[in-house]
Amino acid sequence: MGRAGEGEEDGLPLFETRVGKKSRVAYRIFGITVFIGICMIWVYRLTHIPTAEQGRWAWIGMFMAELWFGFYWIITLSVRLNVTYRYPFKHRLITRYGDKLPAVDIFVCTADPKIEPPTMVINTVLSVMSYNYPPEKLSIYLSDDGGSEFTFYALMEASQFSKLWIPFCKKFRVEPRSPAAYFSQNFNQQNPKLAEEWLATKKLYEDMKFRIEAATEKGRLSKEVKDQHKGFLEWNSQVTKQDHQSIVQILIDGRKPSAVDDDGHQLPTLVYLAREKRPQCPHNFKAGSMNALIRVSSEISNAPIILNLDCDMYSNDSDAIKEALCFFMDEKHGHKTSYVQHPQSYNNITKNDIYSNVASTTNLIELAGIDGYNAALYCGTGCFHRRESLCGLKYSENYRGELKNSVCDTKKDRTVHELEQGSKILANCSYEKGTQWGKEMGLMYGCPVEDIITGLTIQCRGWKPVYYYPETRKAFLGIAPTTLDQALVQHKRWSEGMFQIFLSKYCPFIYGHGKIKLGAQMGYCVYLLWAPCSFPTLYYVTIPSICLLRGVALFPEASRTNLGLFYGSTFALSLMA
Ligand SMILES: O=c1ccn([C@@H]2O[C@H](COP(=O)(O)OP(=O)(O)O[C@H]3O[C@H](CO)[C@@H](O)[C@H](O)[C@H]3O)[C@@H](O)[C@H]2O)c(=O)[nH]1
Ligand SMILES: [Mn+2]
Repeated sequence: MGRAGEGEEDGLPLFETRVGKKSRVAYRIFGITVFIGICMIWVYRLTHIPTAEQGRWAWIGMFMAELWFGFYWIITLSVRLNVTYRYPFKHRLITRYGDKLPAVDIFVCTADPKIEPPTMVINTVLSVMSYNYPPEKLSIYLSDDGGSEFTFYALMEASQFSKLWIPFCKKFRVEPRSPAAYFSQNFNQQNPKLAEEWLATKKLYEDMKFRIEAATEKGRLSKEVKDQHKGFLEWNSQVTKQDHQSIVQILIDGRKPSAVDDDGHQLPTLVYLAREKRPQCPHNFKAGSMNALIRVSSEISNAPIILNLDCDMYSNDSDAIKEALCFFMDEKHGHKTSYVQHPQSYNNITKNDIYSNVASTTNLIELAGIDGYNAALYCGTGCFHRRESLCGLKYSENYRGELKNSVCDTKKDRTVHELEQGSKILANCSYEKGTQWGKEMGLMYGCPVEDIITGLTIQCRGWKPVYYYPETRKAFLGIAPTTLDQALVQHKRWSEGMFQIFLSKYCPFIYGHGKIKLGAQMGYCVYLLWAPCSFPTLYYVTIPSICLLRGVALFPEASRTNLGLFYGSTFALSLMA
């Protein structure tokens, strides 16, 4: 990429915000016509309530359902009118900040070695270790809520494998940098050097995968394996998933001159964490693990930017950190940015996508529409945070938000042992007692969708988060539910959790009143009101069919002109979706 003259580039912004096509005047006019149609349906229902007993209640029920659909349509319209897209300029960032980029801490969460196999977890870890970013500024933390020695073993294997994987990725500009995803692609390279190294690296990856899977299957680790690292001493017969002490092991200490890859380049820091779990102590699920990660990382590397990922979501673009930093480091607006959220995209979409995991309306329109009101939702993964805003800082006009050129200078003089001991205390159950963790600091507790509620509170403290949908290459790819029971469990948890927020004191119309724009409050409710939408929908799909069988008319007769209204409005609504 040609470097433009530095003087010329100086004053230019690091990102741009453009209004989406659909926000144009024609779309507004279209919206108004649909609204008129909806009002006419309401009027028709009200003025034609049957006087006879038969069908009266069914009619009123239809009216209620249509009232709800109309109301819900209005709140969805609020986000459709304001769709905006963001465009970062990473080359300007590199020209301007080159070697002054901030340190970044990356959190990966896992909770169960059976559901989330250790090989999948380390693929995510390896993909983020090999980011196209100065490795001395990267620290990767794996939080293992399963407290499993197999996950620890897999991470130890990954720390060894990274020594050749990172140079391989950088030399051949490999994408994506998750070995499993990369090796599953068709390989048709003419470059003989790459072909040779490709084969050798693939073989080593597969050997490692085999060792990990064999150990997991066997259900125990051999003595030779356990002798390789002092960390295994933490596991004894008393350690179970629900009951164990804090375990913190720094597998790679990025400060050490000996922590280098096969090409002699520095390696990123790599830390394993299993926070303390006791049966009598609530662990607060993922929110609890994220808060332990925030504290432990502040002890070890304390980077001002945090990337948070689920273990099933690997990095698909090695430049994603630089792109996200454009939103934080822009001289004019960057200091207001609390987090940069990417859409949730998946790499296991089936042909017919029967559970609608692609969610293109959500990702391309609704989330971008809420962002138009500076209120991007936090979705729990694929999100870059400013540490300060995540820890509860309120935005103020005087806030400068400089992202220091930090390479954890303050911790230079502390040994690995001291850092591990210090971190363990921070990951203890008792640490949070009587503190603001889970309330004002870190992720919020007590809600099944800790991400949405945490994002809302951050915005209400004055920050302006960003939603970024990269046009060319998706930054992260995850694994979507592929069976009915998985999809049902996930949707039930989401809709229940979100409705719970609506009914609590955090309802955006109350909590967000005067703090975030009305459009943003309505935008939140598109999701928070998912659950109650099921009642009118159920009503609408069952009652008219029953009434039809009994000969009760709920719709105007075909000869009447207003029949067109029903079909017309339905057609227009589907067009807008
Ligand atoms: O006690 C727990 C439970 C879960 N997790 C991790 O949290 C992530 C998400 O959990 P999962 O069970 O996979 O839930 P999903 O429904 O797939 O998660 C989506 O929805 C959640 C709630 O909104 C968000 O937190 C997630 O980021 C988002 O991907 C996974 O990496 C888990 O390993 C923990 O670390 N500790
Ligand atoms: Mn998941």
